[in-house]
Amino acid sequence: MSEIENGQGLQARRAAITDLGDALRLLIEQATATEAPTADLLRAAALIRQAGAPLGERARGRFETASADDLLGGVRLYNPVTGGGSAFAPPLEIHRDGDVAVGSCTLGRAFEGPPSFAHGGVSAMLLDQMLGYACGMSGHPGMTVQLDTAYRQPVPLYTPLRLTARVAAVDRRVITATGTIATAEDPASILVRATGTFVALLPEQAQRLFGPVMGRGR
Ligand SMILES: CCCCCCCCCCCCCC(=O)SCCNC(=O)CCNC(=O)[C@H](O)C(C)(C)COP(=O)(O)OP(=O)(O)OC[C@H]1O[C@@H](n2cnc3c(N)ncnc32)[C@H](O)[C@@H]1OP(=O)(O)O
Repeated sequence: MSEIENGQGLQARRAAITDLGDALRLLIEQATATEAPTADLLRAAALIRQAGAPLGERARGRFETASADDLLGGVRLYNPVTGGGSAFAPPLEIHRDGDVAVGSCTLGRAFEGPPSFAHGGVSAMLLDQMLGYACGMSGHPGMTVQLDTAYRQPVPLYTPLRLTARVAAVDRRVITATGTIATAEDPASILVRATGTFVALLPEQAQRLFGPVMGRGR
């Protein structure tokens, strides 16, 4: 294969993917916040199409994992919530603190719902990831089958956020996890709360859903 067969190449590629992700996130922020003249928008669109064309020349198919990812090791550079390579991801950073998963991120203009606040679907997306992480962290990974969110106060843009999640109960294959979003400055004031139900897959379910990917995965 390729330039990433040795570990050094892999690290360099992961760094480059994150660098490209940073550039794309900056571009999205600039593009969603801009009030530049219309001619500048058209010029930028042409330049961006030109810059992106070489990336499209070698693209992977639906069931092929990214060569820089490590699915079983939990490296997902294009995860839309946490992936450093994803233009779409805030990205949310998550770490473990005892039995609690703690996340942090700041949402820019692209995540806006009500003016100057985050879209409700974005809060649900962040919490789904947090709860899923807490399940995996506790040794009970599963897929989301239900996610209930209570929006208590709007989530402000351009404000460092603190998210938490923990597993509340495990009943055979069914895991219940809870989570919150607050600002980092005032973590006691909960803006959004979520309770999620996750189900541990049976081997045949995992095979049905992910067989085509794992067959070729790294
Ligand atoms: C450090 C560690 C890090 C880890 C990092 C990881 C990060 C990852 C973060 C990722 C985060 C993102 C995560 C994502 O975004 S996951 C993506 C979003 N989720 C999906 O696409 C899942 C779609 N659903 C399915 O495919 C099926 O439902 C599956 C295959 C999951 C289960 O198949 P099925 O539906 O046929 O179920 P079953 O017959 O096997 O039954 C199993 C059990 O489940 C109970 N049940 C079912 N539905 C519900 C419900 N609504 N409330 C309560 N319970 C429910 C059911 O009663 C039974 O219980 P029991 O009778 O056994 O007691």
